[in-house]
Amino acid sequence: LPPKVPGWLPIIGHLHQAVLSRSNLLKFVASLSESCEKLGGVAVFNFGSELYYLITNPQEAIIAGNSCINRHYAYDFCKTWLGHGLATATEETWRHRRKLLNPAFSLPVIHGFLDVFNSQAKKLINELEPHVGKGPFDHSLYMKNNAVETLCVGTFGIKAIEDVNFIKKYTEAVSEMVSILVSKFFKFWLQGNFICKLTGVQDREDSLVETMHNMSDKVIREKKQILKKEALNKTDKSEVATGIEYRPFLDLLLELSANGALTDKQIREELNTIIGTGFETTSSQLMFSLMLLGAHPEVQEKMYQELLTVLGPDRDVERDDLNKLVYTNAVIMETLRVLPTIPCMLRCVDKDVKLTNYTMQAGSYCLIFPMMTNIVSTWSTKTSEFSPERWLNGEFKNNQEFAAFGVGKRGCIGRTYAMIVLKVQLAHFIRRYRVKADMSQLKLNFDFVLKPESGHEIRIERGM
Ligand code: HEM
Repeated sequence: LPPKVPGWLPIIGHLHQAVLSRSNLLKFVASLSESCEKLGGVAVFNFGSELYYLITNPQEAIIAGNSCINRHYAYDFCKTWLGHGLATATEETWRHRRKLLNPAFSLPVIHGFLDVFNSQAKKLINELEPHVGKGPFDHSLYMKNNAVETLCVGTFGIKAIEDVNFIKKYTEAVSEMVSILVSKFFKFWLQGNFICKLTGVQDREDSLVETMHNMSDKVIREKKQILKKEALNKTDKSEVATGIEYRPFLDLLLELSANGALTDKQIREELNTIIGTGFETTSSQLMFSLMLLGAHPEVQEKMYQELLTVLGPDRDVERDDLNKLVYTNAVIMETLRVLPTIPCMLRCVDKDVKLTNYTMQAGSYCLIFPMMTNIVSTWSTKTSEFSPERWLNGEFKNNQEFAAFGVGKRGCIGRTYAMIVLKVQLAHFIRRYRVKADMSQLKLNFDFVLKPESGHEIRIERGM
């Protein structure tokens, strides 16, 4: 076995440390990562009788990520909502679905979303206008709502959400569902059916799941009818008639499953998975980028100059601009490096897996977290680590060791979506406003996702 992290006790292993740290999971995971680093990048931890391999070494992380495909049972909490969608599926289902879904997340498809991304980015900055020059404010709710809305439009299509209540109701349901899942995960007494029912949490969860499922089902039904009509009358191309050149995920999934590859229920699972996995990740990452830019005026100025040169003062971002925004890309990569929203991957070890010096035993679990060390150093030194230039001078490369979007075969399918939506949001934001932030006040929270908990307020002033 690799070395144990300090603090092991007979029978309970390190369980006491986990229980004592339950109110501050980030601190706990960070301390595990520090111990693991000191012990050479691979270590073990016991949660009672459960054995966990901890991996911070990037090369070992790739081996583990490629060999351990099944996710930890903690993800089962999400199954009432996401079913056997891509994020929660077990290996066999996952292999089939991932192959089927990959084309829906390809670069040309995401390029088709640019109109949606541009209009959503402009909507966001217009909503923030009342805060100009008015001092610090909490921007998190604006970011979250905008991210869910963008994903809903990209997933269900414009027509489905022309009804403004649809988006509002769905957004609220998603946010509440995420907080219920998080409390179920951390409050062990809510994990038993009896107490969960007694406290009303179960009823609320069931009702939210029913709402979201009914809403998705309705859109799927309506879309199928539209597509049937279009097939009968080939000149009636409703989306094209509105001048919008994009294909929402729903259309793509219906097309990909035309020969019965996915049932309506499975399509619904995937649509909910896209929204569930995409919204907090993109909104938190955007918040982190704005805070880091706000704390580094010289970086913000350099990015602003690039945006002006490539896009001018207010033009939308087009497909050909994306590769020209080199410094903006480096800012996003550096934000992902120092504050990645998903720094840990928790997987099952189903068969013996050979690492360089150790073999992980079947029947155990592994916590893969090579990015955690960056958070720890950014967190303790606050901001001195942030330098987009590293991505331009070759110090860092966007290769398979860079784990912000996961490592191995089961990495993030939404990576291209995330990179492009962040670029478009920042391009509109930084050309309209000068942002200021104080990173020294930032307190981080970590449940399923790393996010700002307090001290994340920003100030915005009229442009440069
Ligand atoms: C900056 C934003 C994002 C970050 C940092 C991020 C990060 C990650 C990471 C690290 C994983 C792997 C988790 C693991 O192996 O346990 C993952 C998986 C996943 N992500 Fe993302 N993600 C982001 C945005 C998105 C978006 C926008 C979508 C959807 C449009 C998305 C959909 C997914 C899905 C479906 C999975 C599961 C993939 C599978 O199991 O095959 N993500 N993400």
